[in-house]
Amino acid sequence: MNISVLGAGSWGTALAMVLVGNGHRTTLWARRAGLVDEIRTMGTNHHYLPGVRLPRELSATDDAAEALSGAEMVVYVVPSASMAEVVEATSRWVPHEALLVHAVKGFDPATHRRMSQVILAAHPGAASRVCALTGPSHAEEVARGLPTTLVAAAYSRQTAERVQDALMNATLRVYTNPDVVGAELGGALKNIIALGVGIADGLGYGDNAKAALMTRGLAEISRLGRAMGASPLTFAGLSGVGDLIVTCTSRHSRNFRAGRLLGQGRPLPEVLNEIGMVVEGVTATKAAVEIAAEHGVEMPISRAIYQVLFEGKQAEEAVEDLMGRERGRELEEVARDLIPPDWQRA
Ligand SMILES: NC(=O)C1=CN([C@@H]2O[C@H](COP(=O)(O)OP(=O)(O)OC[C@H]3O[C@@H](n4cnc5c(N)ncnc54)[C@H](O)[C@@H]3O)[C@@H](O)[C@H]2O)C=CC1
Ligand SMILES: O=C(CO)COP(=O)(O)O
Repeated sequence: MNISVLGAGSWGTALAMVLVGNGHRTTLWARRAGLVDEIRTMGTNHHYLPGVRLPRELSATDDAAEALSGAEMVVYVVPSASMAEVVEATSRWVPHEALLVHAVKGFDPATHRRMSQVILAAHPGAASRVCALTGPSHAEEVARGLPTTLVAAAYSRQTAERVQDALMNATLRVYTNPDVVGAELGGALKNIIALGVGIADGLGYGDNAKAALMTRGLAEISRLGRAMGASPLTFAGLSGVGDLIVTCTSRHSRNFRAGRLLGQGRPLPEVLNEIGMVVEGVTATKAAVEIAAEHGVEMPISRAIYQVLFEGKQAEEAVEDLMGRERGRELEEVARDLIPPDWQRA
């Protein structure tokens, strides 16, 4: 297959390596000519994937028209805040029948659109060719061929299976899923919880607090997901709890690391500068709080992280507030019919 990967950060580069390794003619588009030079002459992408050697067969260009010429599959891998700009700026060069895959975890900050919706806004009528590629997958490990699983979520089974075929190999196992909304929400919202788990770590809290944040975080992700039409079961899968686990526990996670620095008392601009790559949870927190309000859904953990990030609230105080909330009922909020009659409230 001819494949064009748009975005040469850590994940775009790692995915391009997989596609080349699977025998596809793959072109990686980078915005900066300097990075294209480095990839062509040195065979590295030092800033985003230090210590990794790129395959010789990988083509790189800073010319989007050239990258997209003859593409049968386009893979968008830029930060969510840049997606609308990149999708719109490149749309005229995208061949008519190309599959439109994205591997981006976030929302458009201005419109709150999910990433497949951003693609469809520039490519109306292409819903059957759109696919969200998501799941627990740090680029640093995929680039080294360590065993990984992904999810290809698409409205069309054929599209999901074509993406699955393009990526599957001995160390990368791809599952299909028809629930595009759930898969996209799981990927975007877990970054917020990873920030929270990082903050807890930076504050010196223990493993109990982290487990609580992950579990109750998944509960609020699922609550919003259901209100937005996702299947609750998707959140129990790789793009839900799977990605939540890896992002909240991996040393590679930019969101977890950013959270830890925040928990240690460092200001947000300094933290983002130190990480030096996209920290999607920051923009996702803002979007999620606004989307939750639009749907009338409670997301107390995301709201607390919002207050720490954007309203100057001390992290300890945010934790005290979370612990002091009204008493909760774990099962009742998920399914009332699981509750014995003598537990039911009037
Ligand atoms: N790094 C990882 O392990 C994984 C990342 N992702 C997702 O992939 C998406 C991209 O993340 P990374 O590659 O990790 O980010 P990164 O920070 O490593 O790289 C982002 C790349 O996008 C480029 N970029 C930014 N704005 C652009 C624009 N307007 N036009 C063209 N290029 C632009 C940057 O120059 C950089 O090369 C994010 O949504 C992230 O959540 C998903 C799974 C794994
Ligand atoms: O989505 C990811 C892993 O699946 C990457 O997470 P970070 O952006 O926190 O590094």
